[in-house]
Amino acid sequence: MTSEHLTGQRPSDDQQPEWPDAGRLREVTGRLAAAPPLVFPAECEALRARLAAVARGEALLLQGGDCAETFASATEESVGGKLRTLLQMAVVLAHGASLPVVKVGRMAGQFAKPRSRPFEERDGVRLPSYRGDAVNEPGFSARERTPDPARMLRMYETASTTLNLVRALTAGGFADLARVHEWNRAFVAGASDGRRYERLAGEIQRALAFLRACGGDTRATATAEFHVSHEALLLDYERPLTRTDPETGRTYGTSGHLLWVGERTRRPDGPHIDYAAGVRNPVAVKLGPGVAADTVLRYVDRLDPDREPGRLTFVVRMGAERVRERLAPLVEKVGAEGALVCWVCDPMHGNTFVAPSGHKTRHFDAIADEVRGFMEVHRSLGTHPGGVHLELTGGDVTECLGGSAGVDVDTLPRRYETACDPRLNHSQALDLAFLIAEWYRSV
Ligand SMILES: O=C[C@H](O)[C@H](O)COP(=O)(O)O
Ligand SMILES: C=C(OP(=O)(O)O)C(=O)O
Repeated sequence: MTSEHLTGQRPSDDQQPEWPDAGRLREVTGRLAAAPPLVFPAECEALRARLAAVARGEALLLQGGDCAETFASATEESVGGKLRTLLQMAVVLAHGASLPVVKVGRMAGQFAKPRSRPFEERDGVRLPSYRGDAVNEPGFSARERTPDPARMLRMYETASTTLNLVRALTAGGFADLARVHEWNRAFVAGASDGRRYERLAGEIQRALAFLRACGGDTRATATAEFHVSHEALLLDYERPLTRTDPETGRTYGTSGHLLWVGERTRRPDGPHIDYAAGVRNPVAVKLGPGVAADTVLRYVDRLDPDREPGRLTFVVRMGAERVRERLAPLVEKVGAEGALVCWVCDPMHGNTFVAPSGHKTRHFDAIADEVRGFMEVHRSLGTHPGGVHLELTGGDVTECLGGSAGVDVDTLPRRYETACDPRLNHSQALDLAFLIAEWYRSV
């Protein structure tokens, strides 16, 4: 380990690991630079076009997946479960808002995490914090916590496996609208307060019958279009996977379709914003409650100098208590600059607290309230609430409180499985989709 590991001093606050072996790092980045791209320019351009529709108010973005993907969770069950949850949510949202839903997974690259503290201390022993499977291991020993650049090769391989599953499942009938609706009907029938969702589910049922009566095909390919995204945090991974398309001369990050810069690394003159400015992919920036309007305008100038709808998404994560007060001035100033960006609500990261059992958690009601506040602000300004960005899983975990699954502080430890922050479980995610769908009609 370097002396920085021992002293706690870090050269910057850009959340990059201190790899202990520079030679090994060079070898790994060389191998990544020689590896095939994971995503392709035409796919990134297609997503830009879809996001342009979101920015214009003609579509919604649904972005979701694990807080931190792990190598062990790249299984058909886990990836299929997340995909299925997102597809189910998308049908409900599309019906509620009467708009197409652009589906983007927090998948196939969400393996690195920024942390509040570079070190963790237990019983007087101090070790580097777990920074995601791309960097080190969660176990609390010096070996497990020492950053290992070879893990970025496993990240690449696991992302590739995940993308293969996503592509095969979406192409193979998994996304058939009728099948997704049957899953939703089963959810409504089984949910403890499923009756409140029955009306909307019934309307979708009738819409499908009408579609069939008109000769429509529920297996329409648009249903299956799915893209992947992650935080472009680990620059030693992102840079070698950045390629110039020989056909157009444009540069793309080929690690994922949509890349975002997180709340902790969005220094306007920092390396992450610089990286995002240099690629042609659609890019997003997370905006926390402390962001200044002038800073937001700097992102617009740097990341969307040509004012192209679909290029830039702002993911707002202010917390339920602050979103109503802090969002409006930002939306107004960005609009006044002539930028048509996507505004998306992440209701997870501003609502985290630690339960008495020591588990980090979030309450469903606060999550729902932040989305509602976000929508109210946009409705009052006449702008478009462009969608949601969520941490969720297809499993039956007990990480967030509330929702129809009825997780409470006593049940929280039962299946608390996240590698970092608490995720909505399958039924909480669907509860939220039904609520948001109703609000798109009424707020
Ligand atoms: O997902 C977001 C961050 O990586 C996470 O909230 C950091 O968690 P920490 O505050 O426990 O480091
Ligand atoms: C770290 C994350 O969020 P934020 O940057 O908003 O804190 C995240 O979405 O994984």
